[in-house]
Amino acid sequence: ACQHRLWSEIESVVKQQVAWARTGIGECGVGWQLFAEDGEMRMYRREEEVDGMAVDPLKAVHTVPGITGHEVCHYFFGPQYRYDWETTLEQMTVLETISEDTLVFLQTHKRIWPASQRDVLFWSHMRKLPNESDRDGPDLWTVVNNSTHHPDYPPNVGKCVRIYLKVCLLCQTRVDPPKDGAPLTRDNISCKITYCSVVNPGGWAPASVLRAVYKREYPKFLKRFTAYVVNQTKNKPIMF
Ligand SMILES: CCCc1ccc(-c2ccc(S(=O)(=O)CCO)cc2)cc1[C@H]1C[C@H]1c1ccccn1
Repeated sequence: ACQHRLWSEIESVVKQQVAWARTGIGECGVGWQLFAEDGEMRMYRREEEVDGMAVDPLKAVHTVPGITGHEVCHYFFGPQYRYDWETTLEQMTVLETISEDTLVFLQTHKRIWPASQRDVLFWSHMRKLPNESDRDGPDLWTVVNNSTHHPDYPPNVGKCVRIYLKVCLLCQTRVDPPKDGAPLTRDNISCKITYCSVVNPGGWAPASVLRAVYKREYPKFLKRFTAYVVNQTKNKPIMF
């Protein structure tokens, strides 16, 4: 869908988000703090406010054995799976199918007391990226979610406050072939996942409440989502 109205925005946002996701936390600048750790998962955030609202950028890195980047992006992107792993989701609608790898979603998330309920409208694009560092290594896969507008769903009309987000899930598959030339199994693969997000809560919500929500919800989300992918793929052929 190269001629689609969103195509040029998608191209530039995907390039920008992938470059950001590839930047190691050490080169992301000052002020990043590790706020959650669980096994291989490390979650960092930086406290930032826009118009007095907390819009803390988040960057998480995780390594999960037994799955590929294509599989992680497939289950993250696919609307048919989202209610299975997105615990804060109340309602999800696909407003537009721009192409098989580009959808427009409208989602309402469960209300988090005392903040008012939120909704979010975003395009979601999945893409395979050439592995620049290792030409004959497996490709990278990414899903980028970016807030957008839709004429039929203007913000802040109903009960929900519209939030604005930019999310990038960047996945790099690692293959450690078995010594004896045996066929590849899920024991020989793992996936390095980088999840970046910036969420503007849209309307006023106490920074302390938002930060408590993010601190609780983000680690839960990444753990639950990756466990879901492991469980969905364990008895299926490997999707590279
Ligand atoms: C006041 C802010 C409320 C709020 C708005 C939005 C989101 C949110 C939306 C989308 C995405 S995603 O990565 O694009 C996956 C598709 O759903 C992640 C997070 C989360 C929260 C809050 C509910 C909390 C939360 C935080 C982190 C993960 C899940 N839920």
